[in-house]
Amino acid sequence: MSALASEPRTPDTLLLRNVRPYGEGDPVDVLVRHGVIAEIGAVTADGVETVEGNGAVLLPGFVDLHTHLREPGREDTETVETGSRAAALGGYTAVFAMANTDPVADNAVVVEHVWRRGREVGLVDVHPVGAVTVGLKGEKLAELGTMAKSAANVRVFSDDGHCVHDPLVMRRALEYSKALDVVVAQHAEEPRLTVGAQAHEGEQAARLGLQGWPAAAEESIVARDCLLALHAEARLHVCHVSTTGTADVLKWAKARGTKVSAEVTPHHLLLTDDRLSTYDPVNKVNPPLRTNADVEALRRALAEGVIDCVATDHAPHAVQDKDCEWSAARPGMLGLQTALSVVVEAMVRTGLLDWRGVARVMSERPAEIAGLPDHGRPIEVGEPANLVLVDPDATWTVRGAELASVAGNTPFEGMELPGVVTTTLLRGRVTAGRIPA
Ligand SMILES: NC(=O)N[C@@H](CC(=O)O)C(=O)O
Ligand SMILES: [Zn+2]
Ligand SMILES: [Zn+2]
Repeated sequence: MSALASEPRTPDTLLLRNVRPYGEGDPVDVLVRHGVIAEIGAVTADGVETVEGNGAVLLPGFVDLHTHLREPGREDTETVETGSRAAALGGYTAVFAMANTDPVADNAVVVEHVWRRGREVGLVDVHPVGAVTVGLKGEKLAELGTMAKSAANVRVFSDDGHCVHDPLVMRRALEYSKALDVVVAQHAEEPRLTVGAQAHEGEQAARLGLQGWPAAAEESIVARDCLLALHAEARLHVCHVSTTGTADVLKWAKARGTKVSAEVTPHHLLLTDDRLSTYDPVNKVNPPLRTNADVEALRRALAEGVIDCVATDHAPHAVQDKDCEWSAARPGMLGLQTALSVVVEAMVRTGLLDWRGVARVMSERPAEIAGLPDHGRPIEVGEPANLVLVDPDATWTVRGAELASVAGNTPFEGMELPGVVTTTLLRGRVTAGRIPA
């Protein structure tokens, strides 16, 4: 695939020296020419711009199926530009920008704007997600076909932030999505069960006097949607899975042949509702942080492939929307720059995933689910150079103020996490890390 006209000039040739594809075997050199992997092995190339890998792990660039970039409408919290920078620094080469902007991305004009801004910035491929229903109201289907056929080539539709709760509307959306060969990503939350909900329904919420968000509000919608998708022979993607019961439903649905895929967020793999005792709204998120048993079940489900991939649900919020009383605060947390490190902490250090597994859940599966032909590809000669280098032994301390996002609402503030993204390449061009001399 050729470089876009708006991208800065890419050096024709770049050498990654001493890198370990998938963290396996002895270090090799990888020569990238015209945005494509040209050679792998002991490469002798003089006078070529070189990135010294020092034995770092080389993976396919990450793909995030669930990012909130807040443009248009809340540029005070994130823009396509700042979010793209955060994504590149996090090792991402493609992100899917959710539709709950202002105006909502429920038409060709808005999705084309987001897509064009992404191209202009050029740090990561920004794919707009189209809304399923007009204004995210859950009543009338948006013009899915027009968005799919627009210049933005929308392939994922979601009312994320809201659940498409009317079963008739969801059924129609699945039927249309099948005809268009796109995927509907559902924010699974039965609204009648979460009126006023503030925290996972359980002991902790009871102790803190916060109204509960029951696991069944998620699980009942996932079960219903799996059946709707099965009968419609359509594809369904489940956003931010957060409970043991949802993992069980997915396992059952997949065994029956349902074309369902699912994502889990880094925060649901690492954090529990224990953190709520301080009443710090940085921990407020939808779906809520659950219990330790849920965290363990989610990790297992991801390792086994019952949950297909990790998606950040990167949700920037302004200080005034977070530094307030718990019930008034908006749900959501930053994720793009911390995702890899949290996955290393929760999945690699625990022995649940090796680096091949990380490539699968952060790059290959999300690219397949969204139908991206140039991302999540094998590290082989002739493949596009969408790549990330990770120093597996280094650690870093998270500081919200130092992240590239406009907002700083990270729940990992002050935590020392393993795994540092040192270089990201988009079609052979360095989008994060030191530009080689
Ligand atoms: N996850 C969140 O808590 N918030 C998201 C919406 C969403 O993903 O449901 C947001 O847009 O802020
Ligand atoms: Zn959501
Ligand atoms: Zn979201």
